[in-house]
Amino acid sequence: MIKVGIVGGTGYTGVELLRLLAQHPQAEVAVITSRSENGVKVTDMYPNLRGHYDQLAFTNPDTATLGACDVVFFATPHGVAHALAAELLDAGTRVIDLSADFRLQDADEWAKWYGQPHGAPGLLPEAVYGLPEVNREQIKGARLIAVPGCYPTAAQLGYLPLLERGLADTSRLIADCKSGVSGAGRAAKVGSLFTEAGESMMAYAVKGHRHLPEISQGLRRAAGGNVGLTFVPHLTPMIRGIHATLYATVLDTSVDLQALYEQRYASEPFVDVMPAGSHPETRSVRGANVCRIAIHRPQGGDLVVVLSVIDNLVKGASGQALQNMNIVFGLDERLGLGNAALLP
Ligand SMILES: NC(=O)C1=CN([C@@H]2O[C@H](COP(=O)(O)OP(=O)(O)OC[C@H]3O[C@@H](n4cnc5c(N)ncnc54)[C@H](OP(=O)(O)O)[C@@H]3O)[C@@H](O)[C@H]2O)C=CC1
Ligand SMILES: CC(=O)N[C@@H](CCC(=O)OP(=O)(O)O)C(=O)O
Repeated sequence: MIKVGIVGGTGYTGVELLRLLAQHPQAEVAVITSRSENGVKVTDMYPNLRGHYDQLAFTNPDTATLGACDVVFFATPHGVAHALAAELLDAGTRVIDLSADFRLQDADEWAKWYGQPHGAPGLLPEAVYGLPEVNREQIKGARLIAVPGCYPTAAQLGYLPLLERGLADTSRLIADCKSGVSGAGRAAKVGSLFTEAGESMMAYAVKGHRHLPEISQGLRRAAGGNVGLTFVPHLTPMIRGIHATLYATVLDTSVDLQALYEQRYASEPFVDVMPAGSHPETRSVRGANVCRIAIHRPQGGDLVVVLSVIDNLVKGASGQALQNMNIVFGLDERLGLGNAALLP
């Protein structure tokens, strides 16, 4: 059994990891941390997990206890993994970080977007960006994984086939993305109140969102050169889900884009290219580690619209983190990620 530690077990992504790991046949959660709920039984806070974690209680983060685990997930705000990762890696523990601490390869760029100095630039060269559809070989056996962000997962999976084949005008890409409110985390914020977000929709961070450099980094790698990306996130009145509407101008209108996408993702267990003309709904991926994609050419011209949906807490965070764990340890990457796609 793989001994798992989770730092930040009371947050939305932490409890989602618990839900998924409860069904994993080769992993057991040994340590789960929370400073505010130290000593509280996990099932007292989350009765939905009764019968799975009855002996487990939250503890304060402690590197000695965490360092005895085979793998530690960080489901924490930015900066926490910077402070603790090196010590855990020295202890021989693998680190899978759900925060953005190791996603950007450039420490100065990270500092600019996150408003604080990068806390562990020395670890960046070995951090692997955990998007299995791109980096599966590097993830195998890696010690430090940076799990992609939620918007970046939906946007990159939607754009990659076009860009890898040089089929899009990369100077003008537009990602119009909508998120459910759980994307903002569990901490109390006025903007997340039901009375504020429950029956309203708004764009935010149009001037520049911290996921812009992350998406651009991935698209640059795919395209082999610079990209001009406009990314506009929106907050929508749903709990889970990301819906990305991705626009691009195609350079060769004779290419069968449906066939291209189907071939690109044919062997990917968690990417579903839907029939041409489909409109994927966020509810079709709720609770599932799946990205559903549909390709449109509205007037049959050179404008392509790609629709890409995920559950921000699953393929956008904890499910993708677990997929990475499976790959790191040489397991079938579908373990523990089985059946939620069949929810209505
Ligand atoms: N929500 C989402 O859809 C997604 C989130 N992410 C990222 O995953 C990470 C977690 O997100 P989310 O679950 O939403 O966050 P939450 O705010 O819901 O939870 C944060 C957790 O971290 C713990 N924590 C906070 N500060 C510290 C600290 N200094 N040291 C140790 N533990 C701490 C909290 O518990 P306590 O304070 O009790 O210790 C809590 O359990 C973030 O970096 C987020 O950006 C990534 C993709 C999607
Ligand atoms: C709706 C909402 O507020 N979403 C968050 C992004 C989700 C997230 O947690 O960001 P990471 O994936 O980088 O960790 C935001 O815009 O800041």
